[in-house]
Amino acid sequence: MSSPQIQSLDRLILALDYPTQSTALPAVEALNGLIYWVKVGLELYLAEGRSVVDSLLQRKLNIFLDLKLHDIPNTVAGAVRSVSGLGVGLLTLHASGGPQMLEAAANAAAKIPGAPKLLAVTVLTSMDRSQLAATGVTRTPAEQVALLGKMAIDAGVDGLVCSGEEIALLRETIGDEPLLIVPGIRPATSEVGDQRRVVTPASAIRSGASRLVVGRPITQAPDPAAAVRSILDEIDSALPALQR
Ligand SMILES: O=c1ccn([C@@H]2O[C@H](COP(=O)(O)O)[C@@H](O)[C@H]2O)c(=O)[nH]1
Repeated sequence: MSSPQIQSLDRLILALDYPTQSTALPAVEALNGLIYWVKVGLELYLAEGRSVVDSLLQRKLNIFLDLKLHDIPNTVAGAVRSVSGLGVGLLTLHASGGPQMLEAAANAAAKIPGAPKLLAVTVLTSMDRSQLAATGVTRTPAEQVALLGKMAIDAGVDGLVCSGEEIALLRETIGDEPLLIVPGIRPATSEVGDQRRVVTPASAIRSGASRLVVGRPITQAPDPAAAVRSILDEIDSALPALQR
């Protein structure tokens, strides 16, 4: 295996789905030099709050805070202001909160130097057509992602969270600039688990993903460092030659 290239390191986000700092930090330390970005989600943030963010920043990691905000516009704008002092690079909110909520969040972030980039979650990668129908949405996941994605970008967010299946479709409508952050990534040999719309790392990169979010295929692998190296190699080989 070759040594990881900076371009592929910047394309991978490790999902730190752990219950405590004392379990998450050793996992990160074991991958020292192989990971530039980590994602702190609800499980870890609700348990540890700002302290885990500070610990990860001390280790010179870039942080994606995946709080998936979803509330009335005034409340979400306030939450964006509260998060803006933390030093995280990316923050999520649900596109289904609607254009007014997204605009209020984008306006709040625009007024704060160093605020995180805002990513609207379109349709969770754990949802397939029948799960979506159970919520009253009769469109296919791809149609719903296209609708919510365009609406969210028009409302002023910096990017979207989508599955690998919708990247090409979204790039056709929103262009190359917005960030497309893609969870539901499964290397060919990994278990799918609760995810429904999954693609391999290479497929997501070739379709135009900005960054990939990977959790269990790394954290539950028998050798997490080897799993990361293999994903980085796959990313590297899928990147256009000029970006390697
Ligand atoms: O649509 C979404 C939005 C967020 N996620 C998050 O990504 C990781 C994926 O973890 P895996 O273990 O690789 O499945 C997880 O933290 C989710 O909360 C998502 O999966 N889908």
